[in-house]
Amino acid sequence: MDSRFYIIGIKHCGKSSVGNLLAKELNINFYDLDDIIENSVNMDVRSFYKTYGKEAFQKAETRAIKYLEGVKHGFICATGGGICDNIESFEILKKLKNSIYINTPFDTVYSRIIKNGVPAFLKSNDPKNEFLELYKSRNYKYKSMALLEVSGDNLTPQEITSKIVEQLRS
Ligand SMILES: Nc1ncnc2c1ncn2[C@@H]1O[C@H](COP(=O)(O)OP(=O)(O)OP(=O)(O)O)[C@@H](O)[C@H]1O
Ligand SMILES: O=C(O)C1=C[C@@H](O)[C@@H](O)[C@H](O)C1
Ligand SMILES: [Mg+2]
Repeated sequence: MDSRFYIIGIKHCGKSSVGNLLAKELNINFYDLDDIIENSVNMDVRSFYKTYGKEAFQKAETRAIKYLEGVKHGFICATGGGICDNIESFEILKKLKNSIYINTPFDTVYSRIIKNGVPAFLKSNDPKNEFLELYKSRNYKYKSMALLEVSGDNLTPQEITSKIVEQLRS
């Protein structure tokens, strides 16, 4: 089994929670793409996105993906929710065919997100509808780049992790 997997899915679907558990289960390293970006730009991603905009953020994101291509050992990497809208990163991950999509219902993720305030990438005065449009358009992009898809509906991170391991081993 090639143990280099990217966890994809909309913001707060559970990528980091599941990614950490999956890495432990497979005994490999865990990376968070947003953390790699933060280290490279010396700023938290939210502030970087707000200050420099989408294009600069996506360039930094692709640099982080390319950095991981050079890593020789196995790993699990939780990506940012916007990776599917970054054409260059999307093409790289699509070719690698090792992305795992956590598909969590809209209402569940929206209520998790809004607890911490409106994220930087939602700009309108109707963030719920703006996020719904984003959710719908991203859903099919994640599906098109995924090696496998698991539902995150009403399951704990450990249950989702077990389902992924089961599918990877089948
Ligand atoms: N399966 C789950 N059941 C209940 N709560 C969850 C589940 N997965 C994640 N959460 C909660 O949702 C929030 C976001 O989780 P997490 O950071 O794992 O998501 P993420 O997809 O990595 O988010 P981001 O896109 O912002 O990096 C956290 O508060 C976490 O505890
Ligand atoms: O969903 C998104 O567009 C994003 C999610 C975050 O994790 C960051 O990667 C960034 O703020 C973009
Ligand atoms: Mg995360």
